[in-house]
Amino acid sequence: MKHFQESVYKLIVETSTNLPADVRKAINEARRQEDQGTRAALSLTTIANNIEMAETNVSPICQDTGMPTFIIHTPVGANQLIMKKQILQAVSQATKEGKLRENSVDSLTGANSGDNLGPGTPVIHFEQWERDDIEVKLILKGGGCENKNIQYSLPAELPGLGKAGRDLDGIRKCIMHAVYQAQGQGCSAGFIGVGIGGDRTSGYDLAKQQLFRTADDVNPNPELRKLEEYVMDNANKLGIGTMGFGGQVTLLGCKVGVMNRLPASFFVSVAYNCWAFRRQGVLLNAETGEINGWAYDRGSDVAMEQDETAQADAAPVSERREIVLQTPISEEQIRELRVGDVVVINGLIHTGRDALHKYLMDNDTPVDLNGSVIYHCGPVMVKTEEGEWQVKAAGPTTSIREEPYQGDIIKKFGIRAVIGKGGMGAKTLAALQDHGAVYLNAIGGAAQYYAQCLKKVEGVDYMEFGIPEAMWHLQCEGFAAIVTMDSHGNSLHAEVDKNSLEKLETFKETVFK
Ligand SMILES: O=C(O)C[C@H](O)C(=O)O
Ligand code: SF4
Repeated sequence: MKHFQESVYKLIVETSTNLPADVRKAINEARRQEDQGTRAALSLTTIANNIEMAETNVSPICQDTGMPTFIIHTPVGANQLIMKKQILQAVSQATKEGKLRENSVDSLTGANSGDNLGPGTPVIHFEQWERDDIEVKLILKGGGCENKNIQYSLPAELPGLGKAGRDLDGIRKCIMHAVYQAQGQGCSAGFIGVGIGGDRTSGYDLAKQQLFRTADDVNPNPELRKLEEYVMDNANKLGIGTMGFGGQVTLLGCKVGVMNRLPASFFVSVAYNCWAFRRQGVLLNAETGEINGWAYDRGSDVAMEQDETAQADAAPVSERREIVLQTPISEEQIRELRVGDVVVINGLIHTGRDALHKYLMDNDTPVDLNGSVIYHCGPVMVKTEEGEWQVKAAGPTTSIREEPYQGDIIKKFGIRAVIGKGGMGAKTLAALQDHGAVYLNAIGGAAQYYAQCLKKVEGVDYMEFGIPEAMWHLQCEGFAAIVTMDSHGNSLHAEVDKNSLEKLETFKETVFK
């Protein structure tokens, strides 16, 4: 097993940086279905470019490289203890080299272990099989989409859909609701794995196992196949679209599994995975640990389609304004912006996410934030040999988590723009109006695309929060994002949520008798 660790390392790098063929095909297909020139189509173009960039740069597709979860099949008698040790070493090495973000955080102290190792991380499951080779599968599922997982206990009363009973139709309603409740926050268009039955733990486990099926896999159970097809045909009618911007494509895949349950329990568990659906696997020689083959067709065989008509320049001029802003930004400049405008930012911006927002409520900052831009982002950073920090991946994180703090912090520090993804709520919208600020939605997962706009690291504060949570001061050039909440009380997110709830109501009638 001389090569086992090296093979696992290669698997991690491939999974983090190169989306597999079936996922690429699903995204290419989504681009064909989306109306050209719309925000959703433009976002898909950025996503497609980002996928190619990640492969070329051998850098993370998304900065959130997720909870590394390994599913391993070994011949009877293989030494799992040695394998586990080498997996941990491979994870640590991949983290050091910026292929994985430092993602393992002590839940009580908030301390980042710095190497992705710690109680419960990574997740490693072993199983034996009758074959002579070893299979190692890996999924890197990020925290934002993980937060949009949902578990239903039937019977239930579901918003927009009414009663969901303990039958196939009740399950159908749960799945439709699961897609609705995710909105754009899990970086739609997404893939869902559904687990019917089990207990609360095994139900979620079953849901996640479904994510290992390829996008074109057909369910051998005819009832479940019908359910999967129904969801694929109908979920897109909710109109949530890429990143929740509204649009034709909300779901890229739906796979359903079933297991027995207790008489008293009836769980439907849904695992939501963003478009950055990073899963891969290797088949290894059990003697040497060398790679014999890949479990999924590799991404390199499927190019992301270049669709000239979907390029930004092709969008109808009347539909979009592009405004270039240099930081610091004035209130006057902000008040001119409307939902739908594209803003291109140049100058110094600052990252800040969960730890920083909580901290700033009661504390001051070492930097003047008047007229500033706060970027909800936890980047992947590496230090060069010369000791300079380099941005390796830096897309937005889900903003709604900062909802309890954001409005107060905008006012306290004079912030003029917040960049994030998925939108924010009523409290923030009121503060934007009050103070004169905007919310800018960047494309979730497009970590390579944004990293190239971040030209220089000017400094960093609060490193004690760990790399993703620290406050990075970054010089940016040409950072484009869309105004989705303006200073006049308009929110695209509120609008899409309202419209999609109305659409959800149209799925109330029984389909599966
Ligand atoms: O943690 C992050 O950087 C992003 C996260 O996956 C999210 O979607 O919010
Ligand atoms: S930022 Fe979006 S693409 Fe990245 S892990 Fe989170 S949900 Fe997935």
